Amino acid sequence: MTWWNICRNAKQSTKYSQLLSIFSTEDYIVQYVPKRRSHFISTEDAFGRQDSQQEKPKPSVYRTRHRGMEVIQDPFTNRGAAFSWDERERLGIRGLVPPKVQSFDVQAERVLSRVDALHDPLNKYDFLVSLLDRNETLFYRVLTDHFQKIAPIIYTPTVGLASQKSQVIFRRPRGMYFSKYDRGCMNTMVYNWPQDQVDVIVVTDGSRILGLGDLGANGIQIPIGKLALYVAGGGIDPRRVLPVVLDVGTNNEALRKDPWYLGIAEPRITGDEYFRFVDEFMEAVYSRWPQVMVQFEDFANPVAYPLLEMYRDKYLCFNDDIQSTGSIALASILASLRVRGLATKDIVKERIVCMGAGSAGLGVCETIIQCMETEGLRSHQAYRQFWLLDDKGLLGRGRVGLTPTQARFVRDDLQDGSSLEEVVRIVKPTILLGLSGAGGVFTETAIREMAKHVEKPVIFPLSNPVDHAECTASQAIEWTDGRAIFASGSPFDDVEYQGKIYPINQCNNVYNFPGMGLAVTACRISHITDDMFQAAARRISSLSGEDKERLFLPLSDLRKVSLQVATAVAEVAYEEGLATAEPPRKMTLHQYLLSHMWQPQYAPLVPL
Ligand SMILES: NC(=O)C1=CN([C@@H]2O[C@H](COP(=O)(O)OP(=O)(O)OC[C@H]3O[C@@H](n4cnc5c(N)ncnc54)[C@H](O)[C@@H]3O)[C@@H](O)[C@H]2O)C=CC1
Ligand SMILES: CC(=O)C(=O)O
Ligand SMILES: [Mg+2]
Repeated sequence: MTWWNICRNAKQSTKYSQLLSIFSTEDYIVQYVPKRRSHFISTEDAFGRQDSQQEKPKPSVYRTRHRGMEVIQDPFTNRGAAFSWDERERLGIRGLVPPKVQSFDVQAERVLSRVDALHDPLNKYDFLVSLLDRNETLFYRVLTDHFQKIAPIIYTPTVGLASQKSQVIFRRPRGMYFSKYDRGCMNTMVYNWPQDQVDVIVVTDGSRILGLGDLGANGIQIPIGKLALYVAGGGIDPRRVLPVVLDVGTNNEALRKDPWYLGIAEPRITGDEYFRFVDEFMEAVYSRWPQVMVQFEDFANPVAYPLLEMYRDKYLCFNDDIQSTGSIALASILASLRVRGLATKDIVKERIVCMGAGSAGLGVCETIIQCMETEGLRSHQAYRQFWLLDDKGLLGRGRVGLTPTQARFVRDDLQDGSSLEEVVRIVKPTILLGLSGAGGVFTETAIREMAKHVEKPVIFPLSNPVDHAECTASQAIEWTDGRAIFASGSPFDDVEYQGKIYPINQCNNVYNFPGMGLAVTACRISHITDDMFQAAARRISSLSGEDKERLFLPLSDLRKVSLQVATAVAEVAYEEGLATAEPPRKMTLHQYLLSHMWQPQYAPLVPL
C-alpha cells in the first residue's frame, strides 16, 4: 500500500501518522545530537504585576544557538508550522516548514481533534507523548488548557496502562535510567544529562506502580507523567525536570520473560545492597545539582519509609505517596467537614477506617493525626480514632510482623483480621478510606452498614488506576441513597442518581506536588517539612468553588491551586527559616511565585 493510499483510508490514517511520528522521532536520536544548548532568558518585570492566573504573563524571548533544521528538531524550539516569518529569516528555516504560518490556537485545536479522533486510550497516550517529543510548548499548551480531558491520558488511569505496555510503545528514551550495572559510575553518568540546571527529579524503582505492582523499568512512565504535571500545574520549567528510574531488577516474572522488556531481567537486589545503590544515586545527583528537589515515587512499602527517614533531613526530598497523598487526603477530609456543616476542630471526633496499611494508607493516617494533634488531641488519643485493615484484615490484637509505623495503629480492643464488614458494624465510621490497591473491596454490605449510622458518609476509594478503586462513584452514591461525600484517586464522572447530579471529587496527590515544586524552586527552600504539607492541606481545603457541594476546586484549576499551595508552603518555609530567596520588595509572595511559573507560550525565538 502506498503512503497516499494509507492517507486516503480513514482507518489507516492513524497508522500513517504513527509511522510518520516514529520516523520523525526515533530518527532524530540517530541523526541529531545537539552540541550546543539553548539559553532561556527570563524578563522578571514581565510577570510581577500579574495577580491572577487568568492574566497570562507575556512570553520572554527565547535565545537559541540552533540554526536551520536544529531549531525544528529540538522540542523546546520547535513550533511546527507556527514559526513567524521573522523567525524563519532569523534562524535559517525559510523553506524548511510549510509556507502557511499557523497560529498557536489552530495548532492546539488540531491536536485536540486528533486526540478526540483516537478511540484507544493507549493510542491517545502515544500520540500525546510523541507530541511532547516534538513540540513541548504545544503539548503543554494543550495539557494546561484542557487539563480535565488530557490529564487522565498522560496520568492516571492511562499512564498505568502505558506502564504495563511500556516495552511495546517505546519510541525514544526520556529521562535517565540507573541500573544495577551502573554501580560505581553514577557520579559521572549524571553529567550525561544535557541540562546544567535541574529543579525537580521524580524517581521510582518501579516496585509498586499505582496499584499495579512491580513493573520494573517500565515504571519510568510514572515520573514522566508526574513531571508533565509539575510543568502544566506548577509552572516548573520543562527544561529543568528529570524523570528517573532506578533499575534494580524486577520480581515481575512475566516482564523478566518478555523479550521486549527494556529493563534488567533479573530479580531485584535487596537489603544493604539496595540501600547502597540508592545512596550512590542520591550522592551523584546532589553532587551535580545541589539544589534539586527529589520526589520519591511508587517505592514499595518495605523501602519507602526507610528511604524517607534516611534522606528527609539530609537532602531536599519527599515521598509523594506518603506525604503528598497524606496532605490531599487531609484536605479532602477538612473540606468534607465544611460540606457537612462542621468546623475544622471537629476532625478530632471523626472515626476513620482505612483499607490499606502500606505507604499511602499510613502516610494519610499519620498526616490526619498531626492535624488532630494541632486541634487538641494527645497523640495516643488521635491513634484511637483509626482502624486500619490490610490484606489480612484488621490490624488487631496479637498481630505480628508489622513495621513500627503500622504497629502504632494496632487495635488491642478488637480481633486481629476482622473483616471490613465486621469493623464497620462495630466502629460505625464516619470516614472510609481506600488505599489498598485492591479494586472493589468496599462491598455493598459494608457501605450500606456505614450509611445506617451516618448522615453523610465520607467515602474515599483512593487507589489507582480506576479499576483498582475500592468502589465506583455510582456504587457509593447508590448504596448510600445519594448521601455519600465521594472522592476517588482516579477520575470518575459526576453521577446521576434518581434524577439528581451528584458531584464527584478527585483526591489525588497531583493537587499537592506541583505547588510544592514551585515553592521550593522559587523560594530556594532547603528542606521539606510535615508542617508544609499540613499548611498545603488547609489551603487546598479552603479553595471551594461556586459549587459548594464540591470539596474544592476541580483539577482544571490546577494552576490556581498550585499557586495557593506554593504560597502556603513558602509561608511555612519562611517561618521555619528554611527559605533563602525572597520576593523583591514591591512584590507580594503570590506575585513572586506567579512570576516563576513557566507559561506554555511561544516566546519569540532570537539567535544567540
Ligand atoms: N489517590 C492518590 O493520590 C494516591 C493513591 N495511591 C494508591 O494507593 C494504593 C496503595 O499504595 P501504597 O500504600 O503505596 O501500596 P502498598 O503496597 O505500600 O500498600 C498496600 C496496602 O494495601 C493492603 N492490601 C492489599 N490488598 C488488600 C485487600 N484486598 N484488602 C485490604 N488491604 C489490602 C496491603 O496489605 C498493604 O497494606 C495504590 O493503588 C496507589 O495507586 C497511592 C498514592 C497516592
Ligand atoms: C497517585 C499516585 O501517586 C499513586 O497512585 O501512586
Ligand atoms: Mg504514586
